[in-house]
Amino acid sequence: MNNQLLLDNLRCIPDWPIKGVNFRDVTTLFKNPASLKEISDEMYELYKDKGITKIVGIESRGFVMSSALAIRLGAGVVLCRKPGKLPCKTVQESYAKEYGMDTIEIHEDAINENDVVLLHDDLLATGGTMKAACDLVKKFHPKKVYANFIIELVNENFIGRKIFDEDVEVSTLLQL
Ligand SMILES: O=P(O)(O)OC[C@H]1O[C@H](OP(=O)(O)OP(=O)(O)O)[C@H](O)[C@@H]1O
Ligand SMILES: Nc1ncnc2[nH]cnc12
Repeated sequence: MNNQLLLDNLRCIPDWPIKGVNFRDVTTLFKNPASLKEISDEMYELYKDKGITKIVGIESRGFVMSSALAIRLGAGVVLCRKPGKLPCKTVQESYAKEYGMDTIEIHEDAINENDVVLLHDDLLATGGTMKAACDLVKKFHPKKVYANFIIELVNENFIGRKIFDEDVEVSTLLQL
């Protein structure tokens, strides 16, 4: 069941950034100390026993909780960024999203075969972004891959969760 504190603090903006998109704005969850702590606590409970060594945060809203959780878990943080932002050699993936195309990349030395990786983003819509990120991370042959979102869109004909390979364990805090 969805947490009422999180529901109460989430802002939705109709028709942004384009007509027809009901934009879920997690910045209002982040600015409120109680909802920020609730997200951190729920994520910690989900992943405290999984042996996570790296958290891959998806640009840009995925960066926020990735760092907070990594500190609690004793894991490192890896930035998964839009093209041209990372200074060293990268590996890339391109993908289709709810509104347009995009590419993401990770430094080529960011993950190794001993890592247990948790990918995190604020929201799952079509799943295109996170599927591309999972495919990217799998190129590094980590021991295990988890994916987590604060919000999963399920009520606007989104089937994002079905896009992932079966070996990727997916969890979400809110289903809307
Ligand atoms: O499941 P999908 O259909 O792929 O959509 C989800 C992605 O879209 C949003 O990011 P956006 O591309 O707006 O980038 P931003 O976080 O840098 O603003 C969101 O933060 C996810 O990363
Ligand atoms: N509806 C939505 N709200 C917030 N971020 C999104 N990314 C893709 N779709 C989105």
